[in-house]
Amino acid sequence: MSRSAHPAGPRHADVLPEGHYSPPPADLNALDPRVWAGSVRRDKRGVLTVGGRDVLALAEEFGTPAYFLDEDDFRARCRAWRDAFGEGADVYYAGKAFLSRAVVRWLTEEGLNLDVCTGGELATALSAGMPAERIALHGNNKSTQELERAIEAGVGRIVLDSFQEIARAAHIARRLGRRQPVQLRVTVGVEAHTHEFIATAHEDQKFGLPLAEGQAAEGVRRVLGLDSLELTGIHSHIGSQIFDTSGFEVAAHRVVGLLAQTRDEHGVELPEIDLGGGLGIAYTSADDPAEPSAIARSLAQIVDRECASAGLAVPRLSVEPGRAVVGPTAFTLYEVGTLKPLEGLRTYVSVDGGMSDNIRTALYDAEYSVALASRTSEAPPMLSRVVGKHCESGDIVVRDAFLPADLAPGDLLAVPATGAYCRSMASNYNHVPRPPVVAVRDGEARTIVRRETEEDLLRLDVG
Ligand SMILES: Cc1ncc(COP(=O)(O)O)c(C=O)c1O
Ligand SMILES: N[C@@H](CCCC[NH3+])C(=O)O
Repeated sequence: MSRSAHPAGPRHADVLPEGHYSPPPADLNALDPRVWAGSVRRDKRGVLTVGGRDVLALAEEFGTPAYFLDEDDFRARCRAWRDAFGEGADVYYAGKAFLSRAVVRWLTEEGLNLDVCTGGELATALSAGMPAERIALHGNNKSTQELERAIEAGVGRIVLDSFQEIARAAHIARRLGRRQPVQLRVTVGVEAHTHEFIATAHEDQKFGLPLAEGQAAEGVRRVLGLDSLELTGIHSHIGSQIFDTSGFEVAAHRVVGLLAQTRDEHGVELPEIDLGGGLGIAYTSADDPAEPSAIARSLAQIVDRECASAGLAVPRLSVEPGRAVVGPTAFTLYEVGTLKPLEGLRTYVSVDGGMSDNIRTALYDAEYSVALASRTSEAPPMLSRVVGKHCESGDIVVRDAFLPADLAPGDLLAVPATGAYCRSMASNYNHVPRPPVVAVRDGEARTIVRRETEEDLLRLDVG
């Protein structure tokens, strides 16, 4: 790696242009444990390590950009969620956050169930040996083939999303001679305090049957009238990257209201309720997420209270965390390329990846942290924007962050909390092969999703 000098960019002390950023931290080399995976440290030389392996050696062996996932941290988070909810509830990991066969094996071993939302996720789960009864199938537009494969495989739960889907699933289950357990996804009308694109329970969007218009109650009536479907409960998912439980409180109140209405109208007490996922993580030191145990306690209290006031037996609760399990377990390692100081503004720090490995900043204005990983530095803080190599000015990985002013091409940068919705939403924009995911544990690193190659890309181009 080269260490060539470059003109220093604008520094904190010189100028602070407008932007959404906190003042520079007292120590640029410090690692906030809320933002970094459990085993991440600096070694004696100041080099970042994960699972006992340092990033210089990891970059040498696996290249950059690459996602490095702390396997012990992933497993510990699975256990924390499972133990927090205990025997009386089920935790379904939301595979959309990040799914691979290794992940499925870890989930199976650590006692979590799995939420999948496409045929591809279902195939991955089944091929890695997740028992079908521990799988729930989601989606607002499941194809006939996806429903067939799920019912044939014997998935434990299908979450139905529309009147047409109720009819389609019933028809397929009947044809296959099955009685398929299903939940009904309802929209409870909650405005979750999160980005518009990741809020899912307000009325004007595509998911679920609205409670307000009586569509949810009509859905219940229809499913109860179908022999090939067994209605086990009601599902609500209010959005993602949420920090307070007040939205869940409103959701639980309204879902329990539907259970009471179902009992009153049909004489049926549905045995399950699912409050979805959506619990937030710390992307920067400004975020302060709750622990799974506090969330579990709070959700259980809410459901108990609502059921007591409706005179219902407490149903079995399930939740579907994705981000909160995998998000903090991985960081992306990049190599610094060009540095471009813009006087009075900031220094643009280009890295060897970008929006193809992390679309979240461009899509949701997401905030990330970043640290110089290949060494420490005592240089003053330099206001920086970490950008990718793609042909878009919105190709930003970290909008505003302070990096040491002696940053140079060849340095390695690590962006923490990229375990969720980064590799799973990665693209080949500009024909960039997608980076690998490498699991690190006890001093050993192994590829769980290999790096794409140009040959992989060309193989699909058959014209
Ligand atoms: C139905 C459902 N369950 C669970 C999740 C997981 O959400 P998160 O990763 O925010 O926990 C999602 C995505 O938001 C979802 O749509
Ligand atoms: N993909 C989104 C979350 C939405 C999850 C799917 N319901 C994110 O990166 O934050």
